[in-house]
Amino acid sequence: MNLGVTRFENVAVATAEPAIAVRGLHLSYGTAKILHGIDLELRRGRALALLGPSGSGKTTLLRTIAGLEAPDRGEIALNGQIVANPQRAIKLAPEKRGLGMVFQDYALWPHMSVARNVGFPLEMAGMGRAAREQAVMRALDRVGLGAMAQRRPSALSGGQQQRVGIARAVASGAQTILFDEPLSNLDRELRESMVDEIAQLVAELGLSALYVTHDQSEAFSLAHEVAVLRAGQIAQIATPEDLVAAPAKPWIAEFLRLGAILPVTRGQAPLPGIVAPAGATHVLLARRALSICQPEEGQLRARVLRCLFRGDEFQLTLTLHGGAEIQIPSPQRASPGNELGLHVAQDALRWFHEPTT
Ligand SMILES: Nc1ncnc2c1ncn2[C@@H]1O[C@H](COP(=O)(O)OP(=O)(O)OP(=O)(O)O)[C@@H](O)[C@H]1O
Repeated sequence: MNLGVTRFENVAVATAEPAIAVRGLHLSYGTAKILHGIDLELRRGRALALLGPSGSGKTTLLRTIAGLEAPDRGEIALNGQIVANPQRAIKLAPEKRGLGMVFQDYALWPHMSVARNVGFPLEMAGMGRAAREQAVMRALDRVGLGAMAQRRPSALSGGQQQRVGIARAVASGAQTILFDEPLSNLDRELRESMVDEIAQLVAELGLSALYVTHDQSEAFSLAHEVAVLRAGQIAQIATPEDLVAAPAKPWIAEFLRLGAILPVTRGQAPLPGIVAPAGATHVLLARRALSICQPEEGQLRARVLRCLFRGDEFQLTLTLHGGAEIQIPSPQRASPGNELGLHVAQDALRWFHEPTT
């Protein structure tokens, strides 16, 4: 889909202030510390996903950036303008921050037309009718829905409803959009096609996007970079490829289901013929480091626990000697109980120097 919009990438953008800069952000609810010293940056025209388990503080961070929650300490700057800094008594109201928001399930009002859904926040902000109508039509045209302005949301497909949500977020002229788990209640197949569409739309409209999700495939498909949160702290910010190749902590590898984490005992790697680096406490036996072979040919033996047909391949759940489980794709069906060999690519092993937390 080409929406006829020039891509928002030029020299000025490359040198511009980041769309969002968060520095040393702390937030508590009563005595409960929710965010502890968050630092992150979203460059203009880029997409950053906040990924983390339930309760890690993703939504709270998003809401704090939006101005819906007030931090105890730290600073938030949008395009170089400081919008929150309690030490300096700076607190810009949410509607003055120039951000657009797309909520869970798009949060469209069913009794209003598509145009009214998009225009309602502008009406609330006091924009006059003529200017509003113009802004609404421009936003709907940008997302390719100009012809649907008078329909009710229920007369649109899921993908079109999503585009109405995005039109509403950009109608005020916002170039930075915060997405709060917009796809969390959809089934997997629909979610995958919607993720595709969001990624395309964000790129074509030249938006900067901060995207909250607990679904890693969503984060990986959408974002240039992923920030992994746990217990109110960012444990790692990296591109999806780097996260998979080099997770910073064993728990990140576990959370991303990259493979099996095996302990290194008394300097002995749990893999025959492989010497652990000095001080290593754990090794990630990543799926990408393994290939299936005959039992006598590999460095490891594994027993098939389950075999699921996934349409284009089988997914095997294997138990390794010692009890660790690992899931691995296979072009062939394998029967539960059978023994397989695993060849280990040593250069794809990831060693850790700390206990699993
Ligand atoms: N208004 C509130 N008052 C007190 N505690 C809150 C409030 N809102 C959130 N919390 C707590 O803050 C922590 C972080 O919540 P948050 O919703 O930001 O997590 P999340 O990572 O977005 O989780 P999820 O994926 O389940 O939405 C949780 O422990 C939650 O219980």
